[in-house]
Amino acid sequence: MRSPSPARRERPSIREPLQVVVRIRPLVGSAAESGAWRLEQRDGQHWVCHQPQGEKLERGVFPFDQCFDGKATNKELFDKAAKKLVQAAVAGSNASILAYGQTSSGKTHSVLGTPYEPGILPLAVEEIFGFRDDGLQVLGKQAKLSYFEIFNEKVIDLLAHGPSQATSSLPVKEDAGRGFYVQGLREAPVRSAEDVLRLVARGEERRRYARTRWNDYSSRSHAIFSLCFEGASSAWEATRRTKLNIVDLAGCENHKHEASEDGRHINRSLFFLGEVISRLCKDGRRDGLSQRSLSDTRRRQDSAPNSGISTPRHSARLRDARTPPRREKNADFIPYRDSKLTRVLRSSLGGDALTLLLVTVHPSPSFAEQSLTSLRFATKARSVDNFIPSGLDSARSNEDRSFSVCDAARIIEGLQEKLRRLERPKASQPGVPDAYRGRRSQAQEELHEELQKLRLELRAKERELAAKAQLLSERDRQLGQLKEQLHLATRFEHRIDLPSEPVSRHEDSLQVDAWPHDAGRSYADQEGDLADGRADSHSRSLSLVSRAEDIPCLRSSSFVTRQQNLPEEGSSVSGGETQEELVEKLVRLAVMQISASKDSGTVLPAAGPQETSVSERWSPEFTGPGLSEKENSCLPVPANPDVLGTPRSKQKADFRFRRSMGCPPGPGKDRSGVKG
Ligand SMILES: Nc1ncnc2c1ncn2[C@@H]1O[C@H](COP(=O)(O)OP(=O)(O)OP(=O)(O)O)[C@@H](O)[C@H]1O
Repeated sequence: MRSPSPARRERPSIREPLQVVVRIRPLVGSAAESGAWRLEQRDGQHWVCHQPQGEKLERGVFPFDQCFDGKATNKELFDKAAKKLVQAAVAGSNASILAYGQTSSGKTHSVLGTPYEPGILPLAVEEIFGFRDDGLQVLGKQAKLSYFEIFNEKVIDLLAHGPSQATSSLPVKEDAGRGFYVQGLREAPVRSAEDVLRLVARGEERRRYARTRWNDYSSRSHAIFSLCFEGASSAWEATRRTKLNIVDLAGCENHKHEASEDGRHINRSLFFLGEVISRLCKDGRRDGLSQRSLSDTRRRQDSAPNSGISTPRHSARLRDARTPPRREKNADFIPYRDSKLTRVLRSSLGGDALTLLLVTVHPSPSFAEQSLTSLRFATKARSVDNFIPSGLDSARSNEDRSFSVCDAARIIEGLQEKLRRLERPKASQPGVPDAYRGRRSQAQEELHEELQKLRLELRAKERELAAKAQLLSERDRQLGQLKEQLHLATRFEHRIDLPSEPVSRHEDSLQVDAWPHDAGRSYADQEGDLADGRADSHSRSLSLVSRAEDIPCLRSSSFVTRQQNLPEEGSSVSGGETQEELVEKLVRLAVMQISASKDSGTVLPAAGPQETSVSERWSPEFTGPGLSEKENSCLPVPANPDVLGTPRSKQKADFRFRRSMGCPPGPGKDRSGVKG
């Protein structure tokens, strides 16, 4: 007789209660000042709830499997509570991790985490694929990902192609083989952690979050992440699909009058979830047996001789459930059909999946009522049993066992590879991609815009700066030209007026006073100053230079610069002249140039690259009261070439003209010592 196909072979189940862990989020900011609720472990599985003031809460002892306080990290939570379910899912069981709690209590933080502290989902993906592109293939498995949300009682595919599919509601159907399933849901094949997290990030962008009074990023929908594994090479596994579900439930909002429409839908679906749990946990049974008869069964089995079963701690509870529960017959008693959430979670609640219920609690006293509701819900859920198909060994034929050896070999190979990768330096491992883009996208958008704005401002400032720098260099150039002009003009004047014999300080001052600029002070005053030593030679030099202002071509800011650049009193320039001597030369040359300009109608040439440089003009040759040959060559050439050879009568006329204008004697004056 032909044996039934492995797929159809009915396997016994083992009873597995829901694992319930509680996580209390930390309080931050001003909320921390008002104190926090605290859970203190009393014994193995009981926690005592303390109010912020420290006193115990009446009827505040709750049984949980584990409890995590505000200091616990996501990694710790994953390692201690969720990891074994993930491993079981890869090994061939259905597994579900549900995050339940009031709004802002840290469900999404625990499931998705942050880029700095990955949550259960990215850690599970990392665990499954082990940083290897072909991690699952090594185990002979393929994986498919679906990600959807239930928003206002509509099932929306978060991975759907195209905008119309992304918004249309999908129906939840039921058939005998698959149970409840979402029709038309996209199942994307994934080969690596990177694939999965990229798709999750895309789904997160579509998922609905909104700012509420309690949370800036409050989930407005229940999000269900589902990774389906299919055996590839084993005849037994080929017919078996197992699923890992990770569910981030929306937070209940107990402020009914403030709740929005989606808030009301959230509360409604959570109410039905509570109803299902309540029905499932009634007497801890849903298969027709009372709690008492279950205990009796246990006792009978425990005392039965030759039971032949080794006993891990919880196996006593599991052994009595070797008979498959009569689910179909009793399913009517459980109101799964009342909401889409309870339909899609059917296998996790009293079904065939290993289930972990993570209950998150906000420890602020202002959330006390909701916290207590959550803790009571957790207590109730803990007495719900699921029924897991029992281990492969008892279910398989000899033929299947040979596959089991192959499986074991593949698993070992996979684990060895994973070990090798972990032993390699961290730098060579690709980082876990950012799965939180959707959730944080709004904040990132704002930062991005801010950055763009700052960049534009920076560019405008750079342009402004460049324009100013250009203007400055143009001004520098003009200043240089004016300096050159001043330099040239003053030497020209010097050539005319310097006496052949050394000039006394007195004579010098007289000559100074001949300038109209000193109209405010009498000669006698100035002479007196000099005789009394009240005006030192340096201030006299400055006074001389200031006369240059009276020369129109020198009346510019370059004059000031010139003054500032004057050498210190008594110091000599490169040619060995004192500053005083140089200043005298400057002024005289300027006057001489003016008179030459008047005579010839020429204008002073602008300093240019073809002209003698300033340093050249202050050369050691320029030591005497007269001008050197070189100096002569630097003087501007008058338009009339006969100007230096002017007849005596013309020179006299010039001389008279200068006198009448109050200028020092012109080039025709013989005592200048300059040859005409
Ligand atoms: N364990 C924790 N450590 C640090 N911060 C936390 C923790 N739990 C929650 N938070 C912070 O609290 C805020 C609310 O958390 P989260 O959004 O996860 O709450 P939620 O329960 O998902 O709320 P909702 O149901 O409204 O979506 C977030 O800013 C989150 O970063």
